[in-house]
Amino acid sequence: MGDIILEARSINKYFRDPVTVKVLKDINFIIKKGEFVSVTGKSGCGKSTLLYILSTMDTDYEGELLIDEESMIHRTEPELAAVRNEKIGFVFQFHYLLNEFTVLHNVMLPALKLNKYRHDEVEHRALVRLKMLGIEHLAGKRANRVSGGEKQRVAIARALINDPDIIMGDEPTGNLDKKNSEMVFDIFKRLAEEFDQTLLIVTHDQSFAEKTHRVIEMEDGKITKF
Ligand SMILES: Nc1ncnc2c1ncn2[C@@H]1O[C@H](COP(=O)(O)OP(=O)(O)OP(=O)(O)O)[C@@H](O)[C@H]1O
Repeated sequence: MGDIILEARSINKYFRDPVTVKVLKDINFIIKKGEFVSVTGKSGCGKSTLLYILSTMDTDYEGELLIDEESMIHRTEPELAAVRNEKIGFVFQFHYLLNEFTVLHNVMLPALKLNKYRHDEVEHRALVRLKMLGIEHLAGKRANRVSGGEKQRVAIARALINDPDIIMGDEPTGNLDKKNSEMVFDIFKRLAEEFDQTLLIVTHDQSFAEKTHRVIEMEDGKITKF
């Protein structure tokens, strides 16, 4: 074993608004280290709801979630926040960068929060990641002064700053044109193949999904293909 990064065990989720609706139905799967996995399915099938649970942000569900072989059950919110900051890198459809801060500072923030590295080490780590993504020259620019595709690369650098066990993406190419979508896909692929980075990406972009290593298909709250 030792190489299972994420495991969902019999996860069920209900929304009670105003009647009870079961939106996730017996979700079971494993993600191994280095896998590049996409989750696809029609609008409303439960992808975002599932990602919210897998990222530990929603704790109101039945079943069990394990990250790095540790159960997330019975954890306090500060404990879960620490797991998120240390073990999970997030890339969303909208980048959520702090516009008034520089690109470099935005990338540094999750590492400053972690309180594990000296300030100069954090800066070095951020610059290494910006360089890896080909945007080192943007380090000193304010985040609102860079293009949409560049912003998403900054968001990826930020997601990588704490060497996460897994990167989770919620429609990370949803707001980009074709060229930038392909660029983001190529970055993810390189992270998986060259750096053994584990990635779990929710997308309704079929051309993106079919190029990942494995596709998890959802239909009406259930996994139909693993
Ligand atoms: N807070 C909520 N209360 C009640 N029902 C909800 C709530 N959030 C989502 N739902 C319902 O749960 C189901 C799954 O929604 P979810 O957003 O997970 O789907 P999705 O596959 O991510 O869709 P999309 O691709 O459009 O983002 C949908 O039927 C949705 O209407």
